[in-house]
Amino acid sequence: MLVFPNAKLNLGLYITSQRPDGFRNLESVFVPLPWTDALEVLPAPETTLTLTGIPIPGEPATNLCLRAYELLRADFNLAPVHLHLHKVVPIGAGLGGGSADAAFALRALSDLFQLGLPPEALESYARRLGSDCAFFVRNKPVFAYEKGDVFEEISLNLSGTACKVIYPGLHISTAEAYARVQARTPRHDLRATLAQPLETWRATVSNDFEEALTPHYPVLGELKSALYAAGAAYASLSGSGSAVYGLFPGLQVPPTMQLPAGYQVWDGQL
Ligand SMILES: C[C@](O)(CO)[C@H](O)COP(=O)(O)OP(=O)(O)OC[C@H]1O[C@@H](n2ccc(N)nc2=O)[C@H](O)[C@@H]1O
Ligand SMILES: Nc1ncnc2c1ncn2[C@@H]1O[C@H](COP(=O)(O)OP(=O)(O)OP(=O)(O)O)[C@@H](O)[C@H]1O
Repeated sequence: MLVFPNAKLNLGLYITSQRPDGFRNLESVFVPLPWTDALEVLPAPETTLTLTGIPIPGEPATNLCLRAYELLRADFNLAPVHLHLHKVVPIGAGLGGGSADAAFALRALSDLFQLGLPPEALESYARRLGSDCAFFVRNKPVFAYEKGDVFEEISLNLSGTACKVIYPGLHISTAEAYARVQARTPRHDLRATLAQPLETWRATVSNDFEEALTPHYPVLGELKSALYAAGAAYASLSGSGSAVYGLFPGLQVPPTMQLPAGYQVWDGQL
C-alpha cells in the first residue's frame, strides 16, 4: 500500500495559556498543503523500516512511522510489515511532516489489516504520537484548539489561491520554539478574521511564534518581507517555523524569487 503524507499550514496561531501537563493551549486554523512524502506499507517476514530522501535526525527506531506501527501492534497483534519512507517535506519546518507520516501510517495499517478503525479511533491513537498528528487523520481545514488536537470543522474557500512556501534550511525544534513564547489572550477570533477577504488578513491574522522567533532568526522576517514585496496578499510563518509562506490571490503564479542555495521552495495551489 502506497500513501502520500502531505504537509499542513497554520493560518494564524495564538498561544493562549499554559497547561498543567506542561503543554500550551493554542488556537489555529490548519489547512492541508499538498507537499508530500511517500510511504509504502507491505506485509513482510519481519518488521523493518528503510528511509530515502531527506535524512531524518535520530535513530530509525524512533521514527514516527514505526512508533505508529508499535502503537497499533500493542492493541491488535499485527503481523510484521516493511515500511519504506521517502522523505521530501522539510523537517523542523512547522509543516507537520513527521506528524503526517505518523497519521498516514496509522491509516494505512488500519486499511492493510482491515482493522476498521473509524476516524475518532485513529485520532485518538494519533494524539498519543504528537499534537499535530490527529489533524492528518481527516486532513481537512479545521479550527484547532487545546493542544492543537481538538477540532471544529470550518469552511474556507482557498481554491484558486496560489501559494509559495520557503524553507530556509533552518531546523527549529518545536520544543525550543514553544519555550520562547509567552502565552496571552488571543487578539482576534480566527474563525471571524479568516472569513474576511484574504487582503484583510495582513492586518488581523498573526502567528505568536513569529514575534518570539524573528529576533533570534532574522531570516524569518526577511522572507516574509520578500514575499510581500513579490506580491503576496498574506505572508506568515507556519507553526513553529522555520517555513514561511505567501498566499497570492486569483490563480496568479507566484513570481520567481532569487533565494540562496540550501533553501527549499514549494509552489502550487492550496
Ligand atoms: C507548532 C505546531 O506545529 C502548531 O500546529 C504544533 O503545536 C506542534 O505539534 P507537534 O510537533 O506535534 O508537537 P509535540 O510533538 O506534541 O510536542 C513537542 C513539544 O512542543 C511543546 N508543545 C507542543 C504542543 C503544544 N500544544 N504545546 C506545547 O508546549 C512541548 O514542549 C512538547 O514537548
Ligand atoms: N517520519 C519523520 N519525519 C520527520 N521527523 C521525524 C520522523 N519521525 C521522527 N521524527 C523526529 O521528529 C523531529 C522533527 O519534529 P519537529 O516537530 O521538529 O518538525 P516537523 O516534523 O517539521 O513538524 P512540526 O510542524 O511539528 O515542526 C525530527 O528531528 C526527528 O527526530
